Amino acid sequence: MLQVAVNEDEPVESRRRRVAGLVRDQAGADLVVLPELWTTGAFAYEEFDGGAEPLRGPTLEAMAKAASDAGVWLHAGSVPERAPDGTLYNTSLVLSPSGDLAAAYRKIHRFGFDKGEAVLMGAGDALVTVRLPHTTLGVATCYDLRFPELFRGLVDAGAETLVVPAGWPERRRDHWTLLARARAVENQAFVLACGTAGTHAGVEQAGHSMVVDPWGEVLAEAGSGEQVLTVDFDPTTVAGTRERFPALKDRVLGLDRPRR
Ligand SMILES: NC(=O)CCC(=O)C(=O)O
Repeated sequence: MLQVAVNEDEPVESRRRRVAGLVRDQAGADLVVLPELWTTGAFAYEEFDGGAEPLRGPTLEAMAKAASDAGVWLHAGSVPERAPDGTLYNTSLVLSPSGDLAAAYRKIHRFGFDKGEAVLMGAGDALVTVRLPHTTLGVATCYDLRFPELFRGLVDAGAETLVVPAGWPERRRDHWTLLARARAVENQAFVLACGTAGTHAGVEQAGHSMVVDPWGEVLAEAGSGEQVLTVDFDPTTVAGTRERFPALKDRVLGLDRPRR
């Protein structure tokens, strides 16, 4: 995972080049993951409009080239996408080792309550999973981490590895680490939670990207600065965990409304 520092003093184009270089350096990895809105910064609301790009824009182009140069699967984090009708979305991109767009996920839960992303961007309305050679990814973005039903939907769709790019603030770091572990334990899945470092729009970022296993153990955790976090894990252990401790099988469905 590449915990990218997002600071205003670095022009977006330079950061894009720098991140492409970091991706290329990961040749030999199976999967590389980038954070949320690492071009503009997740809290730089004034930059969303100017920094928006079409789905197949400069970030996808640069990351597709980097993924194919390195021969890796790349979850390229998210970009502010401008859809053909003009609506902005917070859209995550998953690229194959040949640089093809394997999946795009528009963030469903927008952050900001009645301002920021929540008013500037449209909401996605579709869950996205991606089949990789060794695992099925379920993708979610940042604030989505607070909504367990989204993750359960991904698990029901076959996800074994839940990938969460984020731009999570330092002041709520405890929630980030707690929720990443909770989503892993309750879904008996790996969680790859990749945040940003640095400070933008006056919001210090938490960093502390984590890889959590299906038992809730933290396999690796970054510090608060820019960092490459490299982890070896075996995604086939998900099936064993779910068999040995079959909590997912004990679900009682249909409890979403009180009975009268
Ligand atoms: N970019 C985000 O979604 C921020 C989420 C956040 O700060 C929180 O849930 O707390």
